[in-house]
Amino acid sequence: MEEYNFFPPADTDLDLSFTSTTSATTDRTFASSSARTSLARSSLTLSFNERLSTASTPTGTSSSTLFLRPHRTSDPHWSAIKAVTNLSSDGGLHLHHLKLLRHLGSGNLGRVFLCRLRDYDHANFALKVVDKDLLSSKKLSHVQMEGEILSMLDHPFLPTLYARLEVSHYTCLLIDYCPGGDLHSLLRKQPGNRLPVQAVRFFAAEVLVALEYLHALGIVYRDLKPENVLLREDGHVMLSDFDLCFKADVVPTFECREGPTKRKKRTSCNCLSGRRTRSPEELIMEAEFVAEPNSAFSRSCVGTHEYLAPELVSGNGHGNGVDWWAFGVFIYELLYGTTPFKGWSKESTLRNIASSRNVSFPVAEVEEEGMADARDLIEKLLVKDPRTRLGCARGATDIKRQAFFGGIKWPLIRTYRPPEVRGLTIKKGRSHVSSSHVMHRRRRWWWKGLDYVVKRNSKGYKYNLISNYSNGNYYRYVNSNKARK
Ligand SMILES: Nc1ncnc2c1ncn2[C@@H]1O[C@H](COP(=O)(O)OP(=O)(O)OP(=O)(O)O)[C@@H](O)[C@H]1O
Repeated sequence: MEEYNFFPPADTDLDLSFTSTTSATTDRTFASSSARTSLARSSLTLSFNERLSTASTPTGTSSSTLFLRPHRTSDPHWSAIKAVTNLSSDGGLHLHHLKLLRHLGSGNLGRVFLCRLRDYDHANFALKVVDKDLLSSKKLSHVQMEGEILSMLDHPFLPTLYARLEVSHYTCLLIDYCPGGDLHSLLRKQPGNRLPVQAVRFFAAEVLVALEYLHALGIVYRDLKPENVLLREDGHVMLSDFDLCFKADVVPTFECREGPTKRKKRTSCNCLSGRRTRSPEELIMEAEFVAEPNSAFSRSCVGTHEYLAPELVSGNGHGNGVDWWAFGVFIYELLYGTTPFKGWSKESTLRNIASSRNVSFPVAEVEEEGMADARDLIEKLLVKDPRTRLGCARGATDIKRQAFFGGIKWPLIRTYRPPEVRGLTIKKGRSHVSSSHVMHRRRRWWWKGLDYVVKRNSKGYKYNLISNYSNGNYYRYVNSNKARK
């Protein structure tokens, strides 16, 4: 429960000074040794005003500690930050540049606020504020880990760390704001607390791509659950909460796998020698990029009990496989509204996970299309032995190939339209609408031209990529793909 002594109206330009009591937001996450003991109503006073932030920012962010990201340089958030820091006397971003609007929530480590840059009303951010004086050394190491991981990320489904501010005994992380809430809340708004298969496929695919990226960096996430999947303004996902991650080495490899065997011969175009015929052997093996931290190893038992993998429960050490197990639980929860090994108590849940009992599914009289594929994927992910669990050896590469994700054009996933589900409002900011609208129109003309050329040059070929990309619509894509089967 939050109690504010003072909280200014959201749209005023006042400095914010308030006292709040933090409390646990959910009982799902725990660290093995310290089960949220310090969370019980720890009183915290923050004074975010000119005086404090300028007088006590010896380590305040300077321009060199802003986390510039190549993919985001044209993002309006960056433009706003650059404009502010250009005017700043020392070229840095300080707390007095930020206007706190409201409290978004509290977690294990600190509290999160919605904020804006003063004079830049279109750029909203989330500010995670951690009071280091209130944390144990173990939790401080989690804060450290979260900052470190965030500073490595540059991906559309992961938060961008715009700045890290060290002010007095506070660490403040400025990241993307997600106005859509989290997937857990969205799930609770659905009939039966479950999402339609198409929506699950969309969210699971985006989470998979985010996990793939984390694993390629050697990061094992360890806290996948719907609560940590936030929804951006455009309806796409953003994984949050990186304090339980651990880092390991990853050695990217090109691995060979069997390619299409049906086509015995195919004519391909070689720039130097013109047309040539590929031999059947060439078609059989395909090189695939795999970057999975499959030698990662940790002994610390962290996570959310319903999402813990058996090897985590047994405490004998675990690796990257815990994320793929959690991914199976995640898909199950989105489809069935509950987790697969949930018992009457935390202990019985953990016993169910550790037992030899395999995952079972509720029986439905009428089954939605795609449920059989979903069950097949879940069964392969919820294999108790990590050595034979899907994803553990070759990561997302193997998971993407499962029938449940059939038809998804992975490189285009960012352009898919999010599902229309109850409670998911997709806001379009003015700047976003205008620029994307223009881009969309330009792209449509471009694709139409290309579509015409391809149609002329290849008889009987299906043009689904082009026609569906121009729509940017995942559902149209999936449906036309089904029609082809
Ligand atoms: N970028 C964001 N945009 C919008 N809301 C956010 C953002 N980051 C966090 N929140 C909300 O703020 C609350 C606290 O988040 P925080 O990450 O500190 O803790 P948490 O998710 O509860 O996890 P934990 O306690 O395991 O650290 C959550 O309810 C979350 O939904």
